[in-house]
This record gives sequence, structure tokens and C-alpha cells, in this order.
Amino acid sequence: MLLVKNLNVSVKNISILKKLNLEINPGEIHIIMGPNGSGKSTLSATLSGQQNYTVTNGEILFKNKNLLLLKPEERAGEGIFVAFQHPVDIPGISNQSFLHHAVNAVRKYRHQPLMDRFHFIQLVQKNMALLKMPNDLLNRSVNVGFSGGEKKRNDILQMMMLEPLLCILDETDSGLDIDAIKIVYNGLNILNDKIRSFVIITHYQRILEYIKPNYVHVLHKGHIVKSGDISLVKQLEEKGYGWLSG
Ligand SMILES: Nc1ncnc2c1ncn2[C@@H]1O[C@H](COP(=O)(O)OP(=O)(O)OP(=O)(O)O)[C@@H](O)[C@H]1O
Repeated sequence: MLLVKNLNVSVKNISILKKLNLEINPGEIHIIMGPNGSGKSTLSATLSGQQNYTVTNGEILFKNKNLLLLKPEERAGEGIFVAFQHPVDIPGISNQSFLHHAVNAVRKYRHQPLMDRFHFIQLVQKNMALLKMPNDLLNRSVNVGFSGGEKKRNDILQMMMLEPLLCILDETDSGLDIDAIKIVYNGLNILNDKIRSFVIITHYQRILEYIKPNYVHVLHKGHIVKSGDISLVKQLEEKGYGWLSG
């Protein structure tokens, strides 16, 4: 589904990702861990097509298409969803109209029938109940004044509504209380099937209580220095990252 080959990315002429390789197949869950500043968020920003992240070498194929030729909204239409480490506030636009617009934008791109207001409200309320989100968050401006945990749940709500193929979650589990972590990962598990894939960026071993990843990768100084299975998470917890710095 996603193939990243020899990817080099710079931000403001500073080289961040270096010869990064990653392959993700349908239905797989990949966890990416790594020290602060190793380039994890740079990878998610690059995949989403954010400005200022310049690909200086390498390629990214998504469903065999050259992702680098696609605009951010086209990438979303193709099925890429990124929950950013720091979800953005959008003052003046209600969460409901933002979500409804986003749902229909991807449906239009995918040549699917648009969702009318009635069906949208039914679905969004069902998903909000699963995420234990109060209804008033729908009427407020996107993320404005939301608590940290509410913003992260709102990200998962967006993911559930947009039904992406590749879900990239950048530290969605940071700053959540124990109940919220369970709710967020339950939301993720609801979407987890044989087709959809996940890239989960996290600093926490506790993720293994909720998610069973196929692969775990360690990103260090801009490239993947080690890949393995869940036993790698336990090794990292015991030994830290020093033994991998080479
Ligand atoms: N817009 C920017 N301008 C300057 N430097 C940047 C920018 N974005 C990222 N960087 C730098 O790139 C490096 C990698 O940052 P990135 O946010 O990708 O790391 P990370 O692995 O996600 O870290 P953390 O675990 O702390 O979230 C850091 O040294 C960071 O300062």
C-alpha cells in the first residue's frame, strides 16, 4: 500500500530524514518509536503533504501512485489520514460543518454519493458516543478551547468519519488519561480490519496493552535503525535508545 524508498527530507535546508525506507501492506499495524527530534513527525508531515517539508531525494508510492505529485487534499481523497501531534485550532468554523465538509470532500474525490445532513448527524453522533465525546463539541469551533484529550478524541472522530486506508497517528496517546487512552484505542480497533493500515508514532510501551502491531521500527537521526516485532518495544523500555545509535 505504501512504499517509501530512500527518502531524504529537509526542512528549511536542514536535512532531517535520510535514506528512509518503509513498506506498509494492507491490514498491517506499524509502530514507530525513537528519541525526541529523530524525525518521526517530519515523516508524518511529509506523508500528508505539508508545506516546508522538501523531499530532496527518494520516492513515496501509495497504491502504486507517486504520492509526491498529489496535493494534501488529493492524498486525503486517496485514503491517507494524519492525526498530527499538535492538532490545529480552526476558529470560526464549527466542528460539525468542518467534519461534514471533509467527509463530502473525500466522497466527491472517491466518486461516492455525498452524505446528506441527516445521515451525517446520525453517523457522527454514533461515533461520538463510541468515543464518549459530549455532543456540544460538534457546535464549537474546531479544537478551539478543547482540552488536550478532547482534541485527540476529535482526531479519532475525524478518522472514523473519513474512513481512510492508511491512518497515521502521531503521538495521539500523549497527554491522555488512562480512560481516554482506552477510548482512543478502542476507536482505532473499531477501524482495524484486513484492508486498513496504521502507522502509530508513540513513546509508550503501554500501547501494547491495546494494539497488536505487526512491526515496530526505531527512527534515529532521520533513518530507521532497527525494525522488529513487539519484543523490540520491551527491549527499548529496558535499554533505551543508546545501543541503537551506532
Ligand atoms: N519547521 C521546522 N523548522 C526547523 N526545524 C525543524 C522544523 N520541523 C522539524 N524540525 C527539526 O527536525 C528535527 C526532527 O523533528 P521531528 O518533530 O520530526 O522529531 P520527532 O522525532 O517527531 O520528535 P518528538 O519525539 O520530540 O516529537 C528536530 O531537530 C526539529 O527541530
